[in-house]
Amino acid sequence: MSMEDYDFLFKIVLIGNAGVGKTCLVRRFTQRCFFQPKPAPVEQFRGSKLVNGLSIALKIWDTAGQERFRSITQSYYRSANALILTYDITCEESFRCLPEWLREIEQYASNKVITVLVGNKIDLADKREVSQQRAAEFSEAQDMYYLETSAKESDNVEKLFLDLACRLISEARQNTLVNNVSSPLPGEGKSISYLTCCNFN
Ligand SMILES: Nc1nc2c(ncn2[C@@H]2O[C@H](COP(=O)(O)OP(=O)(O)OP(=O)(O)O)[C@@H](O)[C@H]2O)c(=O)[nH]1
Repeated sequence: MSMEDYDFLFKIVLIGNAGVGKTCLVRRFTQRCFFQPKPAPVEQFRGSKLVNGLSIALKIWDTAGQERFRSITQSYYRSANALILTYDITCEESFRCLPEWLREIEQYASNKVITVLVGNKIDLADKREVSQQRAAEFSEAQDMYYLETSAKESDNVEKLFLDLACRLISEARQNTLVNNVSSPLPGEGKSISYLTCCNFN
């Protein structure tokens, strides 16, 4: 299945503080590996997937969390169908910054965007600073889907992207998604191709 031959095209952007593991989450999902990434303001990954019998093209933008890149990364919010807002469960500061990220989303993203809250690095359980309950309460108050992951151990990473794809399909069918098919975003990416099926609960 090529990128040109799809039933739906979805654009997903990862945001969150520097060092929370955004790049590692994307690499784990797209390349099934975990390694020390090199810093870049924005990196694009493209690929296609079969989800519940539908061919889904995904464009995933991994943005840098550092303050100095913010003006570049903000331009990627506008046409995103979904935002993966990531924090590090071992870093209280990355959780405390979430309201700041939500303000950015409100300012720069479409009001139809789907936002998922992700607490990454659950393999470091003994260093946990943000409890699951606190994060669940926060996500519920903000009406966000919430999941904890480990890019290192591959826990819930596939589930994160596939659940999101299923949710995007459902919203697209109801015509409530950001219509971004023709929106011009910069950046050539790495092409990937993979095939999996999923069910969204
Ligand atoms: N133990 C553990 N370490 C992780 C995990 N995910 C990422 N890391 C480590 O956290 C550090 C930062 O990971 P990145 O993926 O570069 O984080 P980022 O959010 O993309 O950072 P910026 O690009 O600076 O915004 C790296 O040293 C990773 O190896 C994880 O699930 N578990």
